[in-house]
Amino acid sequence: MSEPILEFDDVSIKYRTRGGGAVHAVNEASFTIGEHEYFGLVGESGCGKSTIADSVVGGLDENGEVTSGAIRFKGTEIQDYSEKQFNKHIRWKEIAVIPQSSMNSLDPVMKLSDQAIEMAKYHTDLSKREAVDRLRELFGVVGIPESRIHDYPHQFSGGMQQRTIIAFSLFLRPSLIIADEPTTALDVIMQDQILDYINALKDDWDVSMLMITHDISIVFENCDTMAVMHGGQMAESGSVIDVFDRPRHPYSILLQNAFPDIRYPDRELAVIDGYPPQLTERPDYCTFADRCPWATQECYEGAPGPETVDGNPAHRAWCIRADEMESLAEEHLTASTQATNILEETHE
Ligand SMILES: Nc1ncnc2c1ncn2[C@@H]1O[C@H](COP(=O)(O)OP(=O)(O)OP(=O)(O)O)[C@@H](O)[C@H]1O
Repeated sequence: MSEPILEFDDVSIKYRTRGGGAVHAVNEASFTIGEHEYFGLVGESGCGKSTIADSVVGGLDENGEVTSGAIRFKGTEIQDYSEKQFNKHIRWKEIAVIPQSSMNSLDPVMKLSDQAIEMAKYHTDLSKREAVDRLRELFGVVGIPESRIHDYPHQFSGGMQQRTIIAFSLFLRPSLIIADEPTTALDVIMQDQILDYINALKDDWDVSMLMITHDISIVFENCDTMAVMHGGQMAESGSVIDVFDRPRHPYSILLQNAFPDIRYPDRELAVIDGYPPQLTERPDYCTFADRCPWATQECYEGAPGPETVDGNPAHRAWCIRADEMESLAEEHLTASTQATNILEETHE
């Protein structure tokens, strides 16, 4: 693997709630994103994806905190950074965020060229002219006519606003971009277009991507590596091909019928019967156990650690029965031949 850009090392994050309680949103999560790597994080609603994204840029809600583990960016631990340190060293400059809706990051009553000047003033020693020139160049990257740099955000359609955000995300030449459900608010045609622009950055910009989505086909089509999460815990991580072709966590296996298929491009994660537990206590058990057909008593007796799959250290499943899964879930796994074929077709 290339040099790590972002490492999550056994990270737990909780939110304090009124009355002294807590939500243990992320528990002992580990994954690594390498240089130039596009990494997809998928999982059902509420499993902790946005909490992970927020923690990387110091954007956790006031009541949230990283309680254990280390978040390393280019080898430096950042989990205890203050707001000021995140602003000075990390946000935009090193890690830029493409949010769900551009309205969260563009000032609707300020010309885009002025917003570029502001950004440059705060983070760089570029002159006003250089800042505007840089925005002009970046508008070219995302296919917006340069003449529009003096417009206000409200003069743009939703898709153009999202492209503008991509342009701004590149403004300070960050090493990592976090795209948190970047296309959810857009119609299908716009979604494809935005993903094409995000994908094109791979070739021309020296950038890694953390793409957060509930839509597994987006990961399939755009990412190199991925992790699946459920109920605040990791389920499985590895290359996209490994996780799709040789899933070894029961949750990934049961999601097989939701594997992306070029014939059904909009298909989302399958709904699996039952509900994830309320994480008001730190879970010292597998949070998928209640919904898992292969759960045993042991699954309730400790949170699962990562198991290496087929001797490949880059492919891990957080399941105590991972090495038995191929035979236990044989009937579900036979369908994976189809997934392999589809993967080959689309990656040709
Ligand atoms: N400020 C907060 N205070 C208390 N609980 C919170 C807070 N923010 C998030 N949570 C809880 O933390 C858990 C993880 O939420 P998070 O938003 O990270 O999940 P997610 O996977 O991104 O979900 P979605 O796809 O719906 O955005 C959920 O149970 C959520 O209700």
